[in-house]
Amino acid sequence: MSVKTLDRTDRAVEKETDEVIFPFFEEAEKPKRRTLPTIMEIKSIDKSYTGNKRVLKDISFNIGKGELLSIIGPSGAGKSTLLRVINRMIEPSGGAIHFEGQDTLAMRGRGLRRMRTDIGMIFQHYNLVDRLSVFENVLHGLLGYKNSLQGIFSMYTEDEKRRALDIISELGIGEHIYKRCDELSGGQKQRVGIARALIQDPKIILCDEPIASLDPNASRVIMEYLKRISEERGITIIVNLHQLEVARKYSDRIIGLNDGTVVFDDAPDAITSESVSRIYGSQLDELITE
Ligand SMILES: Nc1ncnc2c1ncn2[C@@H]1O[C@H](COP(=O)(O)OP(=O)(O)OP(=O)(O)O)[C@@H](O)[C@H]1O
Repeated sequence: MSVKTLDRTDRAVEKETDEVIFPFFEEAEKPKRRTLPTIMEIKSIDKSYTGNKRVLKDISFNIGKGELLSIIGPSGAGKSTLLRVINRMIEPSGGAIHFEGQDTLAMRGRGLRRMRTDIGMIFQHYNLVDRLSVFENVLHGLLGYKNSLQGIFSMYTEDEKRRALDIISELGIGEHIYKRCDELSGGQKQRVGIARALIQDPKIILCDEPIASLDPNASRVIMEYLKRISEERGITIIVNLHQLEVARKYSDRIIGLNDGTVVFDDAPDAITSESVSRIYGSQLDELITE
């Protein structure tokens, strides 16, 4: 796989602290709506965990290839559940999901494993192995391609190790490659999480509150990387966010969930105060703006 280097020189400067500042962030152009071929169709998805309480209610939308789609909504709206239904970490109670035309809910065994390597994931709390190095954590992204013996003995080819090195450098954490992950800042850990997802060579990356534990500067860095990955590699990014302003700045499209229902689905600049009230309802004060 060829690895494209993200050219940060025109937009970013390195600080001594190893965090990256994007000086033109405030002046960033509004994202333009792109017309993209469909990679995934979500059809009438329902989810109830227990009893009759429906956490997701008849959710339907299509996702474009290379789209950066943000899912916003108040706490408990169903954002995490929806993300996990997409890669079948959680089974829906009804409906269908088609990924590149294939019915994911019918997938079993090898087909399901293949789908899961096509869909990477990053998490609010990174889900790294703290005592292992950045390099080892990133290589773990390849475990979905290995048999159990290769996995147990960490058997990676020279080509795989080279790819890990390239991706780690691309994410600006090359100098930390042999550090244990518990020695890194939150922003650096999240970049390891992105690198681990990228080495899978995914078509979609699901991001569950990727910046919820980060300061504003580290959050900007992570969102810039996600945006560039969607634009330059054509990888679809689906990201759950609490921050409306961040969603507006970086997304091609925003889906607003309230109580398990899609109440907004449009371009970021189509959001009005009326749609914000519809999405957040009585929990408007939950909105976090920078
Ligand atoms: N494993 C579970 N068992 C039972 N109920 C659950 C489970 N996981 C989530 N829920 C319920 O489903 C609803 C939606 O939760 P979910 O975590 O998907 O919302 P969310 O929008 O991601 O919230 P937050 O922003 O607080 O993370 C909530 O009422 C929650 O209590």
